[in-house]
Amino acid sequence: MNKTVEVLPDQPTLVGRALELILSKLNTAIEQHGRFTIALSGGSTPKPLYEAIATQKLPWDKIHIFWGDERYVPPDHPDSNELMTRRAWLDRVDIPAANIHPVPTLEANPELAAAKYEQHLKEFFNSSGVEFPALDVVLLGMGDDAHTASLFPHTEALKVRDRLVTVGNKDGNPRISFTYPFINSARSVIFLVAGANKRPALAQVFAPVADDFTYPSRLIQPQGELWWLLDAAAGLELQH
Ligand SMILES: O=C(O)[C@H](O)[C@@H](O)[C@H](O)[C@H](O)COP(=O)(O)O
Repeated sequence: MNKTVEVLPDQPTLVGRALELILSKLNTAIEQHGRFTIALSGGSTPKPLYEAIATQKLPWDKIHIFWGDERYVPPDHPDSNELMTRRAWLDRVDIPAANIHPVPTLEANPELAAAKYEQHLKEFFNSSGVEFPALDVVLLGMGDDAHTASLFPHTEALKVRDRLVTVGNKDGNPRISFTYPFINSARSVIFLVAGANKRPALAQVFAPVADDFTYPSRLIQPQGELWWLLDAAAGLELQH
């Protein structure tokens, strides 16, 4: 694993750096294999990044959008990560509808939604074997409890190693989430973390020893590149 930690002075520069990094990965992916696949996170931190990506002139027909996690709500629900992303980005660019791969949250139950999304991912990546398919980029946030995607502390989702997608749980509310082994199969994993409230969790995630099930972001150890992009408020104590 190739890990890079960058601390940017404030959120606008953090967003600018994240945009630069994602565009670099996008260009490399399209040069090397003709398309770019990215899984997005929800929450508030990435929204300005999505708005910035929407201003770029890109080969949208070669770009495929997935979500690393989603709340088990309809796509028009205010809590939907898909809705936030469409409003901030996807509705503003000429990306083919077929290139947007939302979590099927209208399925009858979260388990079925997770299974269907997994099946879709396997078909898209044409992977039927034991190998986990590799997205070019998985973009992640981190909660102040050190959760990432919808992998929350001390939940059953943290034990799932033989699936691409599972059901997460936040305070009794079901979520659909990539599993940590599937996240770890990505070519690049990029954490985007801002705010002083994330500092204690980051200290535990970066500690030489701490419990992975208490601080789930510790489980993200990709075979490929791991990038931590932090603003100074979050990353103050991690600056080398
Ligand atoms: O569905 C979600 O909410 C996200 O995927 C979640 O994992 C998010 O990234 C963190 O909770 C950080 O959220 P903020 O960026 O709002 O702090």
